Amino acid sequence: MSYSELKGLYHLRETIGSGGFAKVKLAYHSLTGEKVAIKIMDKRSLGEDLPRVKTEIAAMKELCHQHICKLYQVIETTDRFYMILEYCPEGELFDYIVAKDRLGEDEARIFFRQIVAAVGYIHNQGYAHRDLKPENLLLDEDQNLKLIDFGLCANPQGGMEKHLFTCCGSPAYAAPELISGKEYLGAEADIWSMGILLYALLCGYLPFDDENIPQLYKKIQSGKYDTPSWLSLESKELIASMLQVDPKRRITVGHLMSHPWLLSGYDISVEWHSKYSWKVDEDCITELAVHYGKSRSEMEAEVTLWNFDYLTATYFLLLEKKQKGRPVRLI
Ligand SMILES: CN(C)C[C@H]1CC[C@H](N2C(=O)N(C)Cc3cnc4ccc(-c5cc(Cl)c(O)c(Cl)c5)nc4c32)CC1
Repeated sequence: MSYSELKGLYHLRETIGSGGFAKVKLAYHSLTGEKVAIKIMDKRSLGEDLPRVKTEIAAMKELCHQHICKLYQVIETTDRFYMILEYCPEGELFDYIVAKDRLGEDEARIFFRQIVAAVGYIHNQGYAHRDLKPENLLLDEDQNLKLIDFGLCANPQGGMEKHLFTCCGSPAYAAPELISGKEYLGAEADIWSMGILLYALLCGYLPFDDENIPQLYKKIQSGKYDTPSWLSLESKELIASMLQVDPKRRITVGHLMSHPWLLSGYDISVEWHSKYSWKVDEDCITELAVHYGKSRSEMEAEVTLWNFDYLTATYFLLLEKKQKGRPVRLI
């Protein structure tokens, strides 16, 4: 494959994964040398999944947070979509849990605080993810979690109709109201999935599981699950507050942030605000202005268009370099 649209902008390397209708390749951003992940989708093979891609791109342009995989650039051609994304070298949280069998409460708490921060931010922005599961949480080089795959997310303000469950991912994380096809609130369904997630982190297996899907649905709708002996009383209470069959009795992400189990050892509630500000970084603007031979005010005006073009990618990757203590320099 030529991928000629990327020539000169990114140096393509090996395929690092594939997710359904997409191929994900490692690449280097040519102006900063920083690694990126490029999600490549062929329009012809997308078929009815095309709206999912547009949903994901639109959502990721709005969502800018330290625990959400950063979208740097979008390239659309007649045949393909390319999404240039933040690289997460340590792969999926799912594989991390499998490798360790299950996590201790302290380690699970570190991860769960990050998940609550990401979901709190998304809900505050008026979105719901609707496909929260360990396969959609990646680890960066500092073992921080990055949420991915916004193809099923809803933006209720955008008038997204009730989502038919059948086209979603794994049913094991789906809330009872989603399964029974009732009208539901995405935010409430996300809290249920987070309950399943926390259970999986602490136990290493799922609270509701069955090869037979109708059987699985019955178990989910019963809301009955076993709690192994190693779970502390507080973690059992927290999981129970999320795995409430009645969505109106379910804890909200706001209350999650100051739940005793999440506070233990921290004494500060979850810091969910984005560390990114839409105010541009002066050093990055200066370096860009020098490189492109423009005035700083011209450069700032162009960057703040946030076109998610090569300039947007270069700005964010320069900012990454600065935040990692590397020189704010373009090659
Ligand atoms: C099974 N899944 C639903 C897809 C799988 C695809 C490969 C990916 N990956 C890997 O599997 N590594 C082993 C390396 C890796 C490194 N950095 C990545 C950065 C971003 C993404 C990514 C992938 C998709 Cl499908 C997205 O929608 C978004 Cl927003 C982001 N995937 C990455 C990724 C993990 C997930």
